[in-house]
Amino acid sequence: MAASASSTMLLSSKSSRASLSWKNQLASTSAFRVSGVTLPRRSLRQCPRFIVFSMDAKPTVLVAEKLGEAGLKLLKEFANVDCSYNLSPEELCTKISLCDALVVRSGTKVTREIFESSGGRLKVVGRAGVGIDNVDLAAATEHGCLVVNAPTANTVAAAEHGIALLTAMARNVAQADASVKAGKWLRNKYVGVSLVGKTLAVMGFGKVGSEVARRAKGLGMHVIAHDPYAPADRARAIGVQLVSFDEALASADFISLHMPLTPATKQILNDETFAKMKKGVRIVNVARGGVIDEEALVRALDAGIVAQAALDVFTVEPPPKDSKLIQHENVTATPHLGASTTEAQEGVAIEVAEAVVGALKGELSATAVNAPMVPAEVLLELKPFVVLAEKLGRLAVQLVAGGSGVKSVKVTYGSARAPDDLDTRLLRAMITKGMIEPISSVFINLVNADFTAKQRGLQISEERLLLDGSPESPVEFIQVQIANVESKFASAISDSGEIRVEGRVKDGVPHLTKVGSFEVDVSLEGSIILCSQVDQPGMIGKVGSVLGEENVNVSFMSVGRVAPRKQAVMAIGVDEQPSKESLKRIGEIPAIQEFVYLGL
Ligand SMILES: NC(=O)c1ccc[n+]([C@@H]2O[C@H](COP(=O)([O-])OP(=O)(O)OC[C@H]3O[C@@H](n4cnc5c(N)ncnc54)[C@H](O)[C@@H]3O)[C@@H](O)[C@H]2O)c1
Ligand SMILES: O=C(O)[C@H](O)COP(=O)(O)O
Repeated sequence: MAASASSTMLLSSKSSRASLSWKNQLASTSAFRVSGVTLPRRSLRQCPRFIVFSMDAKPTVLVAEKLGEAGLKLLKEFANVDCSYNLSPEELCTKISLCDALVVRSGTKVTREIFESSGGRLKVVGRAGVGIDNVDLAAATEHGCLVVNAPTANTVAAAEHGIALLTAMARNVAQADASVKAGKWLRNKYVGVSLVGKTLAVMGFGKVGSEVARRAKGLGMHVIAHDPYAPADRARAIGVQLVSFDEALASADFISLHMPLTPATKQILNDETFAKMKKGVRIVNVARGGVIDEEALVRALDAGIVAQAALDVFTVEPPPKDSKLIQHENVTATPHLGASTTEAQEGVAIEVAEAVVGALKGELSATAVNAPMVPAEVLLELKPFVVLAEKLGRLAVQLVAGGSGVKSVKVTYGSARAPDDLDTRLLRAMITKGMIEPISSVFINLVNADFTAKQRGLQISEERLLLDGSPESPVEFIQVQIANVESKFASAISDSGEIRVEGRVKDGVPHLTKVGSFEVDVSLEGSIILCSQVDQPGMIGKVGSVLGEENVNVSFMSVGRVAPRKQAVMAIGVDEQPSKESLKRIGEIPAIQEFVYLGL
């Protein structure tokens, strides 16, 4: 998953070298030209992580899929540009060893083999669009190759395509067009349904989802949205009510999908969830094919639960010709056209070309997906705290009750270091990463963390608590607080009313040391179950035996309590994910008042 790929990158000391000014790092060597600096004439393969061009040569950019003219022009001003479309994987592997940068859309799989075949010469992969699921990020990082994308330029195009599919589906435009062209005139068969006054549920209220909502309001639809992480005031501002997942399913006449494909959203529409929908619901998908169980959709269409579906994206693209889904008469399909407008393609072409040229020049990019930015020595010292920061972010956001919307986060660093000696940018970026990546298609690193947080209306304030003692360790503890939200685990709310988690690094391992007002101590290595109960004998045994029966290994257990036999929180670290059944059984233990499972 991208999240882990980019954290690997951020932690890898080899890639961290790329974070230093390339000029400075390479100034002491000689014979190749590196951003105007002379380097030793040794094999290019020996220094794959730097921007290295032979003295007189321009870099070479391979454009493997059609790119807008304005983008090509920008690339050509700086580099030799080879536009070679429809290359086979073998041809791409052969060509890549002669290229410094590669530009693709979603149709080219940028695999590990490609990075291996590049022999270290490939420095930048530019994705002219949002999704980078076609790029092997871990391999890119391992090979010191920067990946940049174009995250905003096709938002409107995707939203417009969603609306085009919605209206075309409601009025059978595609089917009626095909029948007229086949010489038929079926006015009774293609009676449609009206949109005005109907309820549209927008699932995923991010960039594309909110643009779809805005347009659907203009069509006179009643728009609701489900997005556990969207701020309610942003929804309110365009007259959209945020609702729970089940409420969205139960009340929608139309459902439009706009969430990223993540482990949590994979096949989120399936037999079970189709059964919760209004009979005759109509579904639009311009997000990713994998969010729907396509076989279940065929069953729901056959059963009349789903009256129609309009799909731009598929689990496998292109889908097999004989796919029952594609052939279904109530399905309208387009070949992943969401971003395919002249304007969007010019926009993404410029966005990606600027990022690729900037990266080849050694500049930082706000759309870098895997760029490390911290000097190696700082990174080495901060390494365990970086892991702690990301995990605290991940834990904190999972404690937020759906629909609350996170707006304000306060991070407190307890440190004996003078403020000037502690650069918290990376820690803050990792907290942001931990909070946003699991719920979004955005990839966070030091370059884009603040930008992304701001774009999402997430305010992160930092406070440093100057502690007495030895400044040897850069940080004693990190505390993350989320204000003005409800929690799905009430005991995580501190006395002052915020969700609060706090952690420390012990022997190089990050630990969770506080939840709400309760002191706990559990290593942040696997996943965590938090239970609240009145302190009493036997609780550890009861929970432990449920987990033991399922062979789930408990790595850590700790109980934080107000006082003996008073309110307590039990934190249990587990190496494996317990089944839903085991979690249910834990929740049914009579003394347990509430519990939550937090994946790390
Ligand atoms: N068809 C196309 O050509 C095309 C074009 C652009 C984008 N896309 C796809 O559209 C999707 C949305 O793109 P975006 O730019 O709006 O991304 P975004 O990150 O701005 O928005 C995604 C939203 O989904 C929400 N979300 C995450 N998990 C959720 C869940 N379980 N339930 C409900 N909401 C959840 C997030 O909070 C976020 O607000 C992505 O999958 C992207 O790849 C497709
Ligand atoms: O992720 C994206 O940006 C869209 O799915 C568009 O993909 P495309 O560039 O292949 O059209």
